[in-house]
Amino acid sequence: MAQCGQGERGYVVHQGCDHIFFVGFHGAGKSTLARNLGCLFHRDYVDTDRLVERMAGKSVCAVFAEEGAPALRAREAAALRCLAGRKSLLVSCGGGIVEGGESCRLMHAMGTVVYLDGSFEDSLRQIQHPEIRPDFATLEGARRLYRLRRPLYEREADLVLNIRNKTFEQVCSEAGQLLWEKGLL
Ligand SMILES: Nc1ncnc2c1ncn2[C@@H]1O[C@H](COP(=O)(O)OP(=O)(O)OP(=O)(O)O)[C@@H](O)[C@H]1O
Ligand SMILES: O=C(O)C1=C[C@@H](O)[C@@H](O)[C@H](O)C1
Ligand SMILES: [Mg+2]
Repeated sequence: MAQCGQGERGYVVHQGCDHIFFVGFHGAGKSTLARNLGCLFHRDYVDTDRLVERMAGKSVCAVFAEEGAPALRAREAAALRCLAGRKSLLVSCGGGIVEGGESCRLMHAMGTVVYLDGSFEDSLRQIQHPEIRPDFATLEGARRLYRLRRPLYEREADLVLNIRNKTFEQVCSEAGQLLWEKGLL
């Protein structure tokens, strides 16, 4: 994780890479939170799904369908490597990123991993375009994936934010406060 120190003008200066990575299940609100916090704290935000798409020249769904899950994991790691030279990014991650060992290693080397811990039912309600999601072909499959992934998110998380029964605004202000208190924003 990035080292922190007191700058000459009294504000926190992060040495090295100090990105914040938001992980969690589909539809948890990772992109919304990264975007909202970015606007509030004047930080750039990026989304790994969009980076993968730009680098691959096709949608993540097409990558998944044509190349398979291991290729998507490799493309996510390649996208993360591109962030190493940048500072203070808020990064919303693809829901499956914690299945990639290399991606997990890179996220920890480049900053702090924050898990948005929400319920399966909320994710299901909030997910956009479930019909084109590779893992949402059946409800049972999606539930199985949620159960499989939860321990992976927990294992990789430096910080956990319980987002159950919270509005956008609550999630944003609680995340902002937590990250501010930890000297990460
Ligand atoms: N706390 C919340 N309460 C209600 N709706 C929310 C909340 N957070 C996000 N949403 C809505 O849920 C949908 C999914 O949010 P978002 O795209 O940020 O999730 P995500 O975790 O990035 O999903 P994905 O895994 O698909 O990238 C959006 O329509 C967003 O407006
Ligand atoms: O859970 C997954 O493996 C995925 C999550 C999404 O963010 C996308 O990266 C894609 O739909 C695959
Ligand atoms: Mg997203």
